[in-house]
Amino acid sequence: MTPTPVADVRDARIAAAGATLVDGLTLTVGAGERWGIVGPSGAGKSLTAAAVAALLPPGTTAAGSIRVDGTELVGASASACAAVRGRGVALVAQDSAVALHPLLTVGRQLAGPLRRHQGLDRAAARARVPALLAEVDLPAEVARARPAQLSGGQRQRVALAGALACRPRLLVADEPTAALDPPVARALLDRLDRSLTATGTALLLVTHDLGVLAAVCEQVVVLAGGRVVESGPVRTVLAAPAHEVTRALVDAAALSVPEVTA
Ligand SMILES: Nc1ncnc2c1ncn2[C@@H]1O[C@H](COP(=O)(O)OP(=O)(O)OP(=O)(O)O)[C@@H](O)[C@H]1O
Repeated sequence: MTPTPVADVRDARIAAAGATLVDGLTLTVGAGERWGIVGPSGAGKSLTAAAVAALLPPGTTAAGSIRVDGTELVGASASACAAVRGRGVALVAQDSAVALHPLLTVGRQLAGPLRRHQGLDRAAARARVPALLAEVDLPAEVARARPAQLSGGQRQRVALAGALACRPRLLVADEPTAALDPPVARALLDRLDRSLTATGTALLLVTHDLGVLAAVCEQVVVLAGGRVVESGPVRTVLAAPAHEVTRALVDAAALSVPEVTA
C-alpha cells in the first residue's frame, strides 16, 4: 500500500484583503521526498511554505485543498492545525530569531514541543534535550544558553533540532540558510541532509539558490505570480527549463557563478 502523501495540495488559493496571492496550486509531496520551491521575489513561495506548514499569517485565507499528513488544513480549526504541526509538519524559517524566544534557554525551547506534542512531562522532555542537540552537532552545554549568546549558524541548528524533535513527516524550510555565511550555510545544509536521511523526513525547501536546490532536492516547483509555471525532477528542469521564468533563474544563476578554467 502506498503511504499517504505527506502533503497533498489541490487547486489551492491563498488570498488577503480581496487579492489572490497564490492560485491553482497543486503539489504532492510523497513520504521522504525532497521538493524545492523556486521563483522570483513575490512569487508566493513563502506563503505556499507557510500554508503547508499550517502557519498561514493572520489576515490570509486559503481555499481549495491543502492536506498535510492526512489532515485537511483549509477550513480547519486552530487546534486542528496545531495538532498537525510538530507531529505531521514543522517549519524552519530564514530567521531563527522569529522561531526562538529571546528570553528562554535553548533547553526549555527544545523541551517545549516534546511536552506539547508528545505529552512528555518536564523531566522526560529535558532529558531528551542533549540528544536533540547532538543530532545537530551542538554540545549539551548549549541547552543553558539563550539565543542571543549563540552564533547565527548555531541558532539555525537549534531551530532545526526543535523542528525535528517530534519527528514530523515533513520539514518545511523557508530559506533556512539565507542569513548565513557560505561555509556556515553549507554546514547547516549538510546537517539537514543527514538528519532527513536518518529520520526519513520529507522536505519542502524554499530557496533562491539553484545550487542549494540541486544539492538537496530531487523535485522542484517553479512559482511565478502566485502560480506554478513548471515542475519536475530538478536535474531535468535545470538542464532544459521549459518556462521563461525558469530560464531567467537558470541564466541568472549561471551569471553569478563564473566558469573556472583550468
Ligand atoms: N500576510 C500577508 N498579507 C498580505 N499580502 C501578503 C502577505 N504575505 C505575503 N503577501 C504578498 O503575497 C505575495 C507573495 O508573497 P511571498 O512572501 O509568498 O513571496 P515570495 O515568493 O516568498 O517572495 P520573496 O522571494 O521576496 O520572499 C507578495 O505580493 C506579498 O506582498
